[in-house]
Amino acid sequence: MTSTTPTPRCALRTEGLTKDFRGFRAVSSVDLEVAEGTVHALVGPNGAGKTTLFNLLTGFLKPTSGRIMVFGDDVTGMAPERITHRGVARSFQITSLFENLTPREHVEIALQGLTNQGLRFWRSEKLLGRRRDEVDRLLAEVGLTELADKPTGLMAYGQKRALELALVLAVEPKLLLLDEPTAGMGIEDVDRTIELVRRIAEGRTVVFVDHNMHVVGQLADRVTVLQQGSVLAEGPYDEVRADPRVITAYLGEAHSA
Ligand SMILES: Nc1ncnc2c1ncn2[C@@H]1O[C@H](COP(=O)(O)OP(=O)(O)OP(=O)(O)O)[C@@H](O)[C@H]1O
Repeated sequence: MTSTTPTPRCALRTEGLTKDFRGFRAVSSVDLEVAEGTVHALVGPNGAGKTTLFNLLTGFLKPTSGRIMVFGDDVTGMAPERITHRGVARSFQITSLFENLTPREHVEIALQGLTNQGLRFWRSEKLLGRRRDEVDRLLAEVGLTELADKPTGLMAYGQKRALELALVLAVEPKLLLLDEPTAGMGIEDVDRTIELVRRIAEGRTVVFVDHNMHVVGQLADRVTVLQQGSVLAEGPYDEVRADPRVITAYLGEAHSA
């Protein structure tokens, strides 16, 4: 049997990825495959190993064993900055913004950090103009144009999370790792964030962790369910949520309240 459909490139692939903390196996032989241009959700009960997996993928933790491939290149054991240079960026669960700075200033600082031009006073007007355009583009992408020059401390929680996404996008990631993008949000912010993630996923690959199954169902092309560090199930959302093992391990628990 022959097929003419080209196989999509793998943006991310792990093989037997394992992480032990002093004898405790937090991530256990995880084989993950995320096709380029797709949105992939990682779900699982508390302590399943999702954050540890993100830390391994971004170089914040070194694996005990196994391999990590990003766009076909082996990045296993690389430092976080080197992985970032390969187009991988990550958002965190916890907000880490400066209340007195404006969204524009946050994005300017993020862009300056990238180019190491921060303290040079002789930058040309042309460069500064290009930088201003880039800041405007990033703020527009996350819907913060109107709030660009207001102190961040005055913004609503959902708007702060949107600004964090702009900071992640500043590194021009090809692969975006989002750690609980809707954590702590009310329903309106959740729906707005779903739209935002959908928009920024265009032309990029997104892997996200979220406990909210509505968000997972709306966004994810495929879902991986982790339990006690291992992959329990993997597939399209409807398939995974109907899997009796998943219902018992996770969805049952989440929906039993
Ligand atoms: N630095 C560490 N040292 C020892 N154990 C750790 C460390 N980091 C995580 N663990 C353990 O590894 C397991 C997986 O934790 P992890 O934070 O990755 O889970 P998670 O799926 O992200 O959970 P949550 O949904 O609560 O964020 C947990 O049992 C946790 O206690």
